[in-house]
Amino acid sequence: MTNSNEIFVYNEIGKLKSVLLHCPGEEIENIVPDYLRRLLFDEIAYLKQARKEHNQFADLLREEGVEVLYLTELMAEILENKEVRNNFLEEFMEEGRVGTDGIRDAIREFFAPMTSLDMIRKCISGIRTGELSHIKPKSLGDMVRNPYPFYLDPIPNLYFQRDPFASMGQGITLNVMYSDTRNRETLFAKYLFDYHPRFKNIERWYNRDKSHPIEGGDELILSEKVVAIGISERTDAVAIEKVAKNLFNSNETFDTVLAFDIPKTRAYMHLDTVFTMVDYDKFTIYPGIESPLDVYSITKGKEGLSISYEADQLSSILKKYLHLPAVDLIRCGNGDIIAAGREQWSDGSNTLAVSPGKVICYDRNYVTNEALRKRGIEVLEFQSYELSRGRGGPRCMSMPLAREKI
Ligand SMILES: NC(=O)NCCC[C@H](N)C(=O)O
Repeated sequence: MTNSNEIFVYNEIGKLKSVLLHCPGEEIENIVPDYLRRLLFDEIAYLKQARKEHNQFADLLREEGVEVLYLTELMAEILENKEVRNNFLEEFMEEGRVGTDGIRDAIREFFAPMTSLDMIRKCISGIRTGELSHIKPKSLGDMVRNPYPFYLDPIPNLYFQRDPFASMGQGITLNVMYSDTRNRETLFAKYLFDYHPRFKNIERWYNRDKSHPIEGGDELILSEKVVAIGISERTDAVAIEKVAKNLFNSNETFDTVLAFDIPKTRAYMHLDTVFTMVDYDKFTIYPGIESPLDVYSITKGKEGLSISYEADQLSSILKKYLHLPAVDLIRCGNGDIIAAGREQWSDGSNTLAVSPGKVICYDRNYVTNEALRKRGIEVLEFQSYELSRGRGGPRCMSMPLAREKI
């Protein structure tokens, strides 16, 4: 059943076959101090080094036999169709809040001679006001002075491909993002799944027209039966219930959603910043979320969903639902309170498994990486000076499209 034309993800650790990435581009050079926090960055990143690191990441994946696809290339293929290209641009401007007729016309003209690939890259990088010189004023908004430096905002978080949509079984959740700055990212996913021949007819367990946010970093596929979803700063309980209902009413194998109620703070914005699966029975965890950690199990009830509070320790809950005799929780920073805080901040718990017991990690989190190795996990590392400034790690930067079943 592992047909490379489909979404096929039934676990977190099975041999990774195909993954979607976005290598950071000029959008990173449109992050300015005044808008840093709104753009969900903590610092200004150095693009050249960030791209070098991202290429190391992609090379590691290829060396593991993973097919690496780039969002920009898939989108460029879609935009070769003129009608789709026009519709995309209109929707993109609408959602990018380009409200005035004069600027809209100027943007249409600006993009007209561009190749599809250049156009999509520019949509991501944003348009500075200095780049459009011939705006014919057509409405009040075209005439008033506006010191804001962009006609179209950059989308600098797009290299965190984990979040705007998430593969689940043979379908996806097409997500609603918590923050305004990331919502246009889901428009790319919408076009990808509406128009790319490789992804036709993929089921959607959630859609971007909904009102409650859910982000892919909160969605973990623990087994072909069990999905874990974080109730977090970014993901609302209402969205989790909708995903659960849709999954249970489909032909999918999943029968349980475990909802992990994690602290609502920037440092732990998604479940995968504090908890990832690295082997059949091994997990990374940031000790700061362990107690108390409220976990709710959601299953199919006689009428609607059946929801229960799981009154046990996390390790017992995982043993019970994954049918394991024991589980090993490997603590970020090897459990040292200072190292754990420092390394979680730079995504020490955010591992990407390429096969059972083999993960990709940032090199800077050496205490956690050593702890993983001591527990028998093979750790592949790459540089992480700049990519980590966006507050996401290897799992956040990758969206698996297909994994082997385990
Ligand atoms: N799955 C993840 O944890 N993704 C990291 C997203 C980082 C990004 N700067 C954000 O705040 O959304």
